[in-house]
Amino acid sequence: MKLEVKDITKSFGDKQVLHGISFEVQSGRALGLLGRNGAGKTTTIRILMDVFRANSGEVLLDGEKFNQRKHLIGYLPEERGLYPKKKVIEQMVYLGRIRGISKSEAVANSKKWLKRLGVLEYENAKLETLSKGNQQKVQLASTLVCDPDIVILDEPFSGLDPVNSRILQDVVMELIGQNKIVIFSSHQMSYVEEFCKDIVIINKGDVVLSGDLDNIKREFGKNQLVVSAVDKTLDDLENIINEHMSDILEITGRTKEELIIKNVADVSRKQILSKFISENIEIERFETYKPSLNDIFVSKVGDADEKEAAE
Ligand SMILES: Nc1ncnc2c1ncn2[C@@H]1O[C@H](COP(=O)(O)OP(=O)(O)OP(=O)(O)O)[C@@H](O)[C@H]1O
Repeated sequence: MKLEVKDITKSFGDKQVLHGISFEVQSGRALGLLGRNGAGKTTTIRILMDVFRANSGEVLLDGEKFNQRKHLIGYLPEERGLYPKKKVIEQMVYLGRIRGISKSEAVANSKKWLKRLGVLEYENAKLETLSKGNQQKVQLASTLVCDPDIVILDEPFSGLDPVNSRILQDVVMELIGQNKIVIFSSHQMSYVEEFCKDIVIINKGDVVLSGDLDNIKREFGKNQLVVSAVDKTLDDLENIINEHMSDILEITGRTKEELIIKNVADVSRKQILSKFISENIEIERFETYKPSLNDIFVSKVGDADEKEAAE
């Protein structure tokens, strides 16, 4: 299956918040939907879910107009929507029923997912009596109660400790392995890197980057190296490069322990190394720059002044 979002625009009053968003999600390849606060992720998801109507553009499933009522969709919204005073199993069965599965199937699925997420013992408890993390797991179990083909998870890891995060990671991997369409929105880049083959980064209502994450990383790291010296601070190394090597190298950033440099003259690595040696620099690290998703995200959507403030 392929879900396509095509040129979606959306305004609230005279404020346009989506300026023509396009991306696609393939089943079995989770998509990470990323962006800073207020970028337009939730609005995009709500349009996908038919909670909001777009001003223009369309959503297609396998080339046909996507009819949300004809498909089983599991949506874990950012603002969790269960009733605090109701018993866990009662509301899960209710949710399963309104999504079209039989009562017996809803009971069996509820128990299956509560067990899988380690919260079956609370099936008859009122939701509000559970800890925050356990409530979160019940929310996720409720999202999956109808065994959906399309799963949309908005910040699913918030409030979970590392052990519970691991359980949830296994569940997400399982859903992807079952060839479901999975859209995963999170500010926690390490999880996105773990699950998502594709990403889309939205900034102020526009897509600023999308595609296969491995390719994006390769492209982003192209012609870039990380370097450090045994006997020089990063500031010293930066000065030497700027003063004596700027014809071939440009400094593009730094990590905690290395400078990130770009080979701007397309010279060989051997030539770069010789240049360092001729400048009397004893190299400690000299290797291909492998950007993290976090590096890519900050470079795409971090404002220059904020980046400076963070340094
Ligand atoms: N119902 C609404 N009425 C008016 N403005 C809205 C409405 N919903 C969202 N917006 C505005 O649309 C913009 C995008 O919001 P949205 O919730 O989609 O961002 P987001 O990327 O999900 O952010 P976050 O990461 O903080 O959840 C924001 O400026 C927000 O104030």
